[in-house]
Amino acid sequence: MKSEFVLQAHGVHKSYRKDRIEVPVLRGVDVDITAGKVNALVGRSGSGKSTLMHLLATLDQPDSGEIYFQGQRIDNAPRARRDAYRNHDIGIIFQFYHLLPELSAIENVLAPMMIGQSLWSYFCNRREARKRAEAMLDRVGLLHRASHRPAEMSGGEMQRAAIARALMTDPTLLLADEPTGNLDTDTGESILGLLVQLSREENLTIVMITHDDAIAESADVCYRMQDGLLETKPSSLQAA
Ligand SMILES: Nc1ncnc2c1ncn2[C@@H]1O[C@H](COP(=O)(O)OP(=O)(O)OP(=O)(O)O)[C@@H](O)[C@H]1O
Repeated sequence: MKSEFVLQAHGVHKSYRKDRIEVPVLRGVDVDITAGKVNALVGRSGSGKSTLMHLLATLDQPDSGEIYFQGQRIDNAPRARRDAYRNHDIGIIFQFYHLLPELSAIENVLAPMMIGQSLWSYFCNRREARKRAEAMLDRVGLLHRASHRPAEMSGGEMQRAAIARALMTDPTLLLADEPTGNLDTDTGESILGLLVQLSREENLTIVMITHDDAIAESADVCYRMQDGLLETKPSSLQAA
């Protein structure tokens, strides 16, 4: 039987060293990310949320502890496996979108196809890739802005483009670091609504990092980061 937890961290420690002083950030974090649900990691600024997200994305490695994706150890997997995990199994969304300014929305959405496979196979499948990119832009309600560059889009539109890009490789898991943090309340709510809808309709697992309790309340499962540890925090949906 498949585990209900798609991503797990056990006893994760992480410190930074600055001017010979060690700054402990994560002090033995345990987390079980539930498959097909919106999982919020909430905590005040500086509590270590982004640090944990970087570890879950294998963008950095823990000092000690273990991270498992679908039951397989990922944090110390060979580099090729970690690259494949980042390029295919997960999609990442950032507060400031991280779109390439020279590229249009559709070219930004196509970018993972050019990184995740050889350029040769990308060009062989160029027509299919473009069709999929159009479908992903349509999925997030942005097809009408396909040819616009980031400077020609609103914040909400840029985040929609970033979500479409993250969906391009059909990931199992979406990691979102403060996805509404740079948006006004209404636009933030529409982006949050889109993420919840994607989770419900595509059975997509979402890990959403936020400092905002109200946003965390939209999640199915909620963890609170405090003093370098994560504790389960009841959310309204969990209680339901
Ligand atoms: N590369 C680094 N070198 C030294 N200290 C770091 C580094 N990155 C983060 N820190 C420190 O680690 C702590 C946690 O940072 P982190 O960015 O993970 O917090 P956060 O909860 O995501 O905060 P925010 O909500 O403000 O983004 C902070 O005290 C920060 O100053």
